[in-house]
Amino acid sequence: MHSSSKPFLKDTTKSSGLHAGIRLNTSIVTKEYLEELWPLALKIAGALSEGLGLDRDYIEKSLGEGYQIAAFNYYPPSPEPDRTLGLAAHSDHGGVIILMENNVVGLQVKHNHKWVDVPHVPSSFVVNIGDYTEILSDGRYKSVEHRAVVNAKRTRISIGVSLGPEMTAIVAPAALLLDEESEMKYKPITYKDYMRFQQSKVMREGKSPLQALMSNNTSESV
Ligand SMILES: O=C(O)CCC(=O)C(=O)O
Ligand SMILES: [Fe+2]
Repeated sequence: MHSSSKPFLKDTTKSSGLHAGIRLNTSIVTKEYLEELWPLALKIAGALSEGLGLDRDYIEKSLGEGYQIAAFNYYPPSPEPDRTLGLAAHSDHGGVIILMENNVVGLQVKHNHKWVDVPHVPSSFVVNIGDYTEILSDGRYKSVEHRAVVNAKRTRISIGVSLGPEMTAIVAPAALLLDEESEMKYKPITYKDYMRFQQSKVMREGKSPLQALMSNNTSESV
């Protein structure tokens, strides 16, 4: 168990203005939840490392102290779900994101240029790959572009917990996966700077923050 993880709560129910008067009492339950999820996320990271032909603990070691971020999403019902978006298209900046939702569907992933509903499987998590894993794997794994839609009748709640590296970690493709430095698809950046860039107020569509890091990108760079 990783006892020194540093949970950082990003409670989007507070900032989104989507609700009035709801405050989650997050402190104790969240801490326990994050502590439980850390080893699970590491197990998944281990499988991802092995899938790349790297040592099982490669991604884990790359995280340093590591960083967990929890995002609480609250989507009230909308009488016009087709004209209301819950959460705009994006990919997550972390490595492995473990998502829990109440029994209401709403997550969609981009597949072959189309939005596909992710069905709700009771008593299960959805696990998404984030940008950190895409970059570390030099593009062998792709972070998933996703968004959330709202429901006409029911409130939807989701909690996403991201496993990422410590803020000062350099996010870059694993050297062992590269033949030559010049073949790197992504420019190295600290995790903190990447997060800041991704979360900045400028409207960024889908995976455009990640694309800005790509060495062959000429339109926008970080
Ligand atoms: O509500 C969902 O299913 C998605 C949430 C999400 O993508 C996020 O918090 O980054
Ligand atoms: Fe997300």
